[in-house]
Amino acid sequence: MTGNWSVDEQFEIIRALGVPGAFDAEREARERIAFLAGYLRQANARAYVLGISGGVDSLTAGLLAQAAVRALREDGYLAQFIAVRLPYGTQADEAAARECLAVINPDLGLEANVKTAADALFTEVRKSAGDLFGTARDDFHLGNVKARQRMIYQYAIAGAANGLVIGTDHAAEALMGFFTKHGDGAADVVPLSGLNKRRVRAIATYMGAPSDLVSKVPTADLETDAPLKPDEEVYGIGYDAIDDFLEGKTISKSAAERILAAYRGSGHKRALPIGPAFVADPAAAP
Ligand SMILES: Nc1ncnc2c1ncn2[C@@H]1O[C@H](COP(=O)(O)OP(=O)(O)OC[C@H]2O[C@@H]([n+]3cccc(C(=O)O)c3)[C@H](O)[C@@H]2O)[C@@H](O)[C@H]1O
Ligand SMILES: Nc1ncnc2c1ncn2[C@@H]1O[C@H](COP(=O)(O)OP(=O)(O)OP(=O)(O)O)[C@@H](O)[C@H]1O
Ligand SMILES: [Mg+2]
Repeated sequence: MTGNWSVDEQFEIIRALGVPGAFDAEREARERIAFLAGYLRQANARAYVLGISGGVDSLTAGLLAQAAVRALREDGYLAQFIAVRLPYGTQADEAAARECLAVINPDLGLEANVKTAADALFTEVRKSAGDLFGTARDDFHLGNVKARQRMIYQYAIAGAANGLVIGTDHAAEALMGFFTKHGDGAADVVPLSGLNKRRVRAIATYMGAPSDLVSKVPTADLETDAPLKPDEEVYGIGYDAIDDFLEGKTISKSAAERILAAYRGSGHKRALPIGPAFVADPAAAP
C-alpha cells in the first residue's frame, strides 16, 4: 500500500480496462483489423464512419478501418470506409488532418463544419438558461457541445450509409475519463480499446504512418480560447506515466494519485446509464 492506493487496485484497473500484459504491434494490428472486418459483416453493415482530427488516435483507427473494409471487399463483401473532417471554424492543425487523410486514403472523405450548429445550440442554451452560464467555464461547456455535434454528424452519416460509428477511446483516455460523455465517447465500435497511448502509436508506426503524425502532441482541441491545448497540460501528468501505470509499472506517488482520482471520479462515463437496483420478486414469476 502506498498512500491511498495499492498495487492490487492498479492491477484491478488494468484488468477492467482490458490492457494485455504483452504487446506486439503486428499481432495487435492484425487482430484488430480482423475484429473490425468480422463485426461489420456480422452486423450486415456496409460502412465504417470515423472523424479524422489530425491526431494519432483517429489516424490509427482510420488505418485499421480502411484495411478492414479492403479485406472485406477482397472477400466479396461490399464495404467502405468513410472518413469525416469536422472542424469547428478554422482548425489550427488542419494541415495534420489533411496529412492523415492522405495517409489513410479513405474510400470516401466528407467534410462539414460544426461551428454553425454548435454555436446555434449553445446560443440557445445560454439564452434560455442564462443564470447558469456566463461563467469562466463557458468555453469548456461549448467544447463538449462541439464534441457532441461531431457525434450527431457521424450518426447521421452512419444512418444514411448503413454504417457503424468508430470511436477512438483507448485505455489511457478511459483511465482518465478524458472524453465527452455521449460525444466522442459515443460510438458503436472501439477498435483501440485496451491500448495505452504508446501502443496506439506503435500500431500507427507498424501501419506505415509518418513519424510526425505518430508523435504529434495529443490534444482534445475543444477550447476556442486555448487552441491545441495539450492533454498532458490538462492532466498535470504525462502520457508516459499513464502508460507505465497501465503496463503495471511503478510510477511516482503524485502521478498515481492524480490517475486514481481521475479514474474513481469518472466511473459513470465508462458505464451504461444507471437506474434503481432491480430486485426480482420470485412471487411475481408466472
Ligand atoms: N456520478 C455521476 N453519475 C452519472 N452521471 C454523472 C455523474 N457525474 C457527472 N455525470 C454526468 O456527466 C457529465 C459530465 O461529463 P461530460 O459531459 O463528458 O463532461 P466533463 O467530463 O466535465 O468534460 C469532458 C472532459 O473530457 C475532455 N475531452 C472531451 C472530448 C474529447 C477529448 C479528447 O481527448 O479528445 C477530451 C474535455 O477536455 C474535458 O476535460 C455531467 O454533466 C453529468 O451529466
Ligand atoms: N476536428 C475534428 N474533426 C473530426 N473528428 C474529430 C475532430 N476532433 C476530434 N474528432 C474526433 O474525436 C476523437 C477524439 O479526439 P482525441 O483528441 O481523443 O483523438 P485524436 O485527435 O484522434 O488523437 P489525440 O488524442 O492524439 O489528439 C478523434 O479521434 C476524432 O474521431
Ligand atoms: Mg485530438
